[in-house]
Amino acid sequence: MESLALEGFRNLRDARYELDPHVTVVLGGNGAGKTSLLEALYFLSRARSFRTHRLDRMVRWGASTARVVGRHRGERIGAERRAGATRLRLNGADAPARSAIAERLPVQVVNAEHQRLLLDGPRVRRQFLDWGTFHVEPRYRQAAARYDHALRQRNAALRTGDRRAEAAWRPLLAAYAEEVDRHRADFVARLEPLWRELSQRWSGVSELSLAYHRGGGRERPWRDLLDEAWERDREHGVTGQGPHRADLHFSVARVPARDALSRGQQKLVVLALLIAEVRLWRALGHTPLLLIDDLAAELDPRHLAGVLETVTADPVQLVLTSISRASLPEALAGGRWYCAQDGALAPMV
Ligand SMILES: Nc1ncnc2c1ncn2[C@@H]1O[C@H](COP(=O)(O)OP(=O)(O)OP(=O)(O)O)[C@@H](O)[C@H]1O
Repeated sequence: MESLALEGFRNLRDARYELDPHVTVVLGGNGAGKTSLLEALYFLSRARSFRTHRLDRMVRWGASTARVVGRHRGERIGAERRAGATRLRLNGADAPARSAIAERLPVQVVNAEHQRLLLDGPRVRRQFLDWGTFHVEPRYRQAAARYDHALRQRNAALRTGDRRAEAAWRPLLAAYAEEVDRHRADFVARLEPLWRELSQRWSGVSELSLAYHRGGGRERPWRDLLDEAWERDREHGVTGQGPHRADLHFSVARVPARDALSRGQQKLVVLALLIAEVRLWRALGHTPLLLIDDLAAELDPRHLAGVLETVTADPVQLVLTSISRASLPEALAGGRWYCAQDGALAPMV
């Protein structure tokens, strides 16, 4: 992404900033607006925030609209939040779909929250699977939407005891489950070696493994599993197995990673997953944007240097924030630097 124009976004001044094609560093004290800048870039790509579900919070207090416009590979991408609604723009017109922007500008954010991927329940890992798989296989989005629809319909039929409707939806649900499962398994199979290499290098732990659990009995057709579980599903009034119960399991010599690793190692293992995903997108021809928020607060200097050396050696566009220059390694000496203060970014020389 070449440049970013902001208007009414949190405490950030209305201004336009150039981004370095490789590394942009934003330094600033607490409350300067560093995270808000990364949030603006994320909002542009995903039409969401990584901080809040209440997107109106992004609108500057007292203003009516928050707007972010980016120039990316010769295109103009815009995202706007106003009166409870989000509007996405592409080259001067409304964007045909959210996915049209997300596809053009895959974004990855690394912040203090990223460990949740390991520690929280499976929902966050399924979200990770969904985004990752979508960027690897665009047809996945439609497959996942069809599956969700069929699941809702079948669950409604199970709840109301409508046997005919259930019998009609069951084979469809099974067919869509196969499709969703295949795309996700393919994504994880591509991601796993990239992740393993990085996580071993950074954490120093061997015997790490990452496994995709598909949400039901192994290697069996979904049709058979659904047929077998039918009585139980009828009793519970809900579909008990399927890709909606899928998960990713991290382990070290068969022990769950959350029990086997230190907190810092857990961070490195999850970080490796996020960076591996960026590498995979890149290998598939995307131009991802990597946002790293104050990683110096998360890792010790040696590990921070190791991670940033690897990340900056990749041909990926990075925007990184930090409270102080001293905590950043030499690997970042090049690139474009800004100093953030009271929501304004001043170029540093
Ligand atoms: N909608 C808003 N309008 C105006 N200011 C806001 C809005 N939302 C948050 N702020 C303020 O913006 C400031 C910048 O917050 P931000 O989280 O970007 O800072 P930061 O530089 O990342 O700080 P830290 O290093 O402490 O994480 C904060 O003082 C916050 O109170």
